[in-house]
Amino acid sequence: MQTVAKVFVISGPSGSGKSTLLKRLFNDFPGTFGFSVSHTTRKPRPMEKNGVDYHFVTRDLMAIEIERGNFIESATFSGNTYGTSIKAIKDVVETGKVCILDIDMQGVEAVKKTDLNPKYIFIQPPNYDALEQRLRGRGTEHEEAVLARLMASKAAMAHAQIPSVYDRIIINDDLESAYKDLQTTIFEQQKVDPFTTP
Ligand SMILES: Nc1ncnc2c1ncn2[C@@H]1O[C@H](COP(=O)(O)OP(=O)(O)OP(=O)(O)O)[C@@H](O)[C@H]1O
Repeated sequence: MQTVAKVFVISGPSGSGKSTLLKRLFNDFPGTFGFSVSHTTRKPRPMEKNGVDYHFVTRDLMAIEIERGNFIESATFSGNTYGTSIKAIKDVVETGKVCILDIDMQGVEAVKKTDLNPKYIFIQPPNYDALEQRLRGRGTEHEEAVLARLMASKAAMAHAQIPSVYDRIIINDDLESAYKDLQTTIFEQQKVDPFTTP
């Protein structure tokens, strides 16, 4: 099935269901989609392969590349910098796969300054309470992190309401409907010709 773009940006508050929906999409259409390989300044762990798990680079190289504007996002956690380069996204497309970028609103704005020309999709929770319930229900964050995510969700939701930021806003209330909506947004729809269709 043909997709409407070669790159899709998927954004939305933490807990809105991006990973859940994307996992399903990757499973249902094996070999169609790919994530870009991130860069990191941390040392590889045993079994990790350069260019597969991460592009392992030095701090100096990473700093230069970020300075040159070759990254759409980067962040430092416990002394190590991680980031997504524009080239890593193009590499996915060159292998014939459709690149899916799961990024925050700063990343979205950075992508808009590139020549990647993606479609922008926002995954929106049905409401704030449901988001809170899902974040707590997932049980992967401690209280402080849950509160920080809920706080950040307000800015992401406001940003998504600005016209022309996103091509499509998908409300993830019922998972089945949201997943159907995602597929309709991503895949080219067959046009029915009323003159040839019986
Ligand atoms: N439609 C839905 N109805 C109920 N629960 C859902 C729905 N979609 C996702 N969830 C649940 O909500 C939680 C958060 O979903 P998920 O981890 O996919 O969010 P996310 O947007 O990827 O978050 P993060 O940005 O933090 O990775 C998970 O426990 C998931 O099972």
